[in-house]
Formats: sequence, C-alpha cells, structure tokens
Amino acid sequence: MTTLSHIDNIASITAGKFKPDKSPPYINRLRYHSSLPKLTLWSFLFLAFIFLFFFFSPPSSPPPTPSAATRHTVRNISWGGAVWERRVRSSARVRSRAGLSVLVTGAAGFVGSHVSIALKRRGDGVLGLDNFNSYYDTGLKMSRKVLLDRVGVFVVDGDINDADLLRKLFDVVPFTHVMHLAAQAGVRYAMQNPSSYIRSNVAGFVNLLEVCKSVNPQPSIVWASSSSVYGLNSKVPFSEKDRTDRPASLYAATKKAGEAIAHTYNHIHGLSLTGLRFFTVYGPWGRPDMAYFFFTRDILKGKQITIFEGPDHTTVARDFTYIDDIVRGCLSALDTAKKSTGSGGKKKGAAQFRIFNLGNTSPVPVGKLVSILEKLLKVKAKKKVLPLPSNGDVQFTHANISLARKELGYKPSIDLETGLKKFVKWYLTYYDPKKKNAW
Ligand SMILES: O=C(O)[C@H]1O[C@H](OP(=O)(O)OP(=O)(O)OC[C@H]2O[C@@H](n3ccc(=O)[nH]c3=O)[C@H](O)[C@@H]2O)[C@H](O)[C@@H](O)[C@H]1O
Repeated sequence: MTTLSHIDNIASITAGKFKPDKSPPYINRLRYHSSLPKLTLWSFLFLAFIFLFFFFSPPSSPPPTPSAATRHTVRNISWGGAVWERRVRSSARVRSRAGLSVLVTGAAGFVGSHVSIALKRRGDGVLGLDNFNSYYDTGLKMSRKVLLDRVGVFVVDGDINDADLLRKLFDVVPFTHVMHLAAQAGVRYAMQNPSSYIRSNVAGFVNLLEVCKSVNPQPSIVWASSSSVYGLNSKVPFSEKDRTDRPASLYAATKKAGEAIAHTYNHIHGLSLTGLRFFTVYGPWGRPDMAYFFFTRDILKGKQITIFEGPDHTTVARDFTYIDDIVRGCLSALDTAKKSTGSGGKKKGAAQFRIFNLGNTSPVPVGKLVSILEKLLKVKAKKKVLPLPSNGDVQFTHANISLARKELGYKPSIDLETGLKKFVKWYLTYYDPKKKNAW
C-alpha cells in the first residue's frame, strides 16, 4: 500500500501538536512566562506549521488551466488495501463467456470512458486507470467517472508512470488486454508544455510496456496513436504505408515515437501491439480543448471564433470521426489481437504488430463544421479568419481505412452533421445553465 502523502504526514503531526491542553488557563500563562526558551521554541514550531500548511495545501479551487497539468501529476495518491483490491477484482471480473479482462488507461478521458462502458456492457471485465490531470476541466472527467461507476467500472486514480501501481494491478488481476488511451493530447498545447507530452506519451508508455513485458501472462496491447503522425505528408488519403517521418508538432513526434517504441517491445519481448491512428475524434462527452467543442461554447456565448485557412485562402479540413465509430474500431482491435508470445520478459516467438487508421474517409472544411454548428445551435457565429498558425496544425487529414476495413471490419457510419447533432444535444443538457455544470 502506498499511502504516505506529505499531506497525510502534516495532518498527523499537526493533530498531535495542537492537542487541547486540559490545564486551567492561568497555569498555562504561568508556565509559558516562566520559560522564555520554551516560548521561542513553540513560536518557531507554530510558524513552521503555518508555513508548511500553506505550502502543501491544495488550492481551494484547482485552476482548470492547462498550465496546471504538470503540477497535478506530482501529487501523491492513495491505493492498495483489501477493500481497494476487492473493488479492482470485482470491476475486472469477466461476466460473459470468452470475455476479455481489460485494463483501460485514460478511462476518465473522452475515448477511454466510451470504450470502457462499451466493453463493460458486453460482459468484459474492465478496470480503469486515470490520473485526472487538469489539462482540461477535471469536473468533466469526474462526471465521466460517475457514469463509469454506474455501469460497474472502477477507475483507479493513478498515473501510468507509477510502476509499483501498475505491477500491483497486474498482481491483483491477470489482465488479458490493455487498452492504452492515457496520453497528453492536443496539437497546439505542445508549444506551451512540451514536457507533459514526453512524460505521458513517451516515458509513461515505456513504463507501461516495461510492466507488461514482465508480467506472466503478458497482455495484448491496443493503444492510441494519431493521424498527426502523417505530418507534412501531402499524398491523400493517408495510408498506413505512407511516410510518417516528418511530424509537424511535438505531439505528433511523441505519437510517432510511441509507434517506434511499440515496435521495439514487440520485437524484443514478444508483446502483441496494435496502434490505432485516430482522426480528430468528436462526440458527446468530448474534449473541451478541441475546436468543435470550444466553437460550440463560444458561439453560444456570442464570443468570436477563429477559423484557420491555408495559404492563398485555401481551406483547412479534417477527417472528423464520430466516437461510436472509434469505439467499434477499438473493440474490434481488442477482439482480433493475438496473444503476446513472451514470458519472463523474453520473446518465445514472433508476436503480432499492427497499425491501423481509424478515420471517417470524408474530410470536411472547418468552415463547414462551423456552419453545421450554427444551424444546430440556431446562433450565427462571430467569425474571424486567420492564416493557419505554424504551431503544429496541418492543413488537411484524410484517412484511407481499407486496412482497418479488411482486418477489423471497421466501417464508419456517422457523418459529421449526424454526429454533431448528438454532440450538441449532449452539450446543451450537460451545460444547461440551470444546472451547476454551466460554465
Ligand atoms: O487526429 C488527431 O490525431 C488529432 O485530432 C485532434 O487534433 P486536431 O485535428 O488539430 O483537432 P482540433 O484541435 O479540434 O482542430 C480541428 C480543426 O480546427 C482548426 N482550428 C482549431 C482551432 C481554432 O481556433 N480554429 C481552427 O480553425 C484546426 O486547424 C483543425 O483544422 C486532437 O485534438 C488531437 O489530440 C489528435 O488526436
């Protein structure tokens, strides 16, 4: 059990220090005045307590700004104990014949929460793991956790960089699969906080793979890569065979690094690894840092939105992909994943290594996205058109999905207008101004 947080320590010390004195007040006065050194000592201890209290106290309301993300990840968390282990076991218990037992990292995230619920509903055992960092509104993550609780998915509050915690989870449950979705997302934020991308997408991934390679039996791993790995690739639609060695953002570079790292663990340790290149996933319970989400918020607030355009007024477009299609792709990747071949960290034979595009194969200009939102919200947007900034955004994405169709039976079925209708319906309910969630 790892529960020794510095806050716990302070609490126990201060509780002892401020034990109420049962002596009559005049005796106290007499005693203190008669001993100046003691008074000095107590004054010093009191001041030290005040300092420690303010230094280690969490802020009264955590700032929901991206800049708080790194600070949040160093906080101590508590896990372990008999009750905790029972919850972990119960959440991961398989309830259908031939069901999987899946550890879902990033379970309180957008894709993670949808995938966890879908797995649980079909009878798989699911345990969630999430560090609840404050890159975006933690209230939204907590609301997703409530949904997960309701369907019986326990989300452990912990970080993929915590090897002890990961080993403990595998001690308690011999997971057959890992659905690795914990990551530092967002293309533009990499300019502000580069180290958070290295910590989650590189160091965290390696830490997870280190644990997975050593456990017995090794799980099969499906994980989220990104369409951004195509970077400056101009040949469309993007095929898995295309070049991915020219990333345009640090985010993309860390996802590309993840693909190379995955290959290494597959090659040396026999881990079965499937990377899924997601194309701009959107939908209900989505991420507030994404354009469709904050455009909706700003249009409703009457705030100006910025639409990027390419050189010579060319359009910027995305292959927006609806969350339910992505969830089907993830489940299918898990179902078709072959077993890892290693044991005791050593490879016993060649293991499966796959990479798939999961997109919609139908790019839509950002301007069109905005006009659909205007129609659905019945509000005219205040628009400003600016050149695409050189901070990592690429002008165009378009997935070739023939490989995923062949191997996973992946067939996206929701067009942008249908998907945005579902998103807007959710948004207006979740952020109903009469409810406390309203911004
Ligand atoms: O496929 C991915 O792998 C990635 O998808 C997503 O990135 P993007 O496709 O860049 O989505 P998003 O930011 O919503 O911008 C959408 C469009 O709006 C344009 N855009 C953006 C902001 C703005 O103010 N104006 C604007 O025109 C912008 O130029 C762009 O054309 C995920 O965030 C990322 O984590 C990763 O998963």
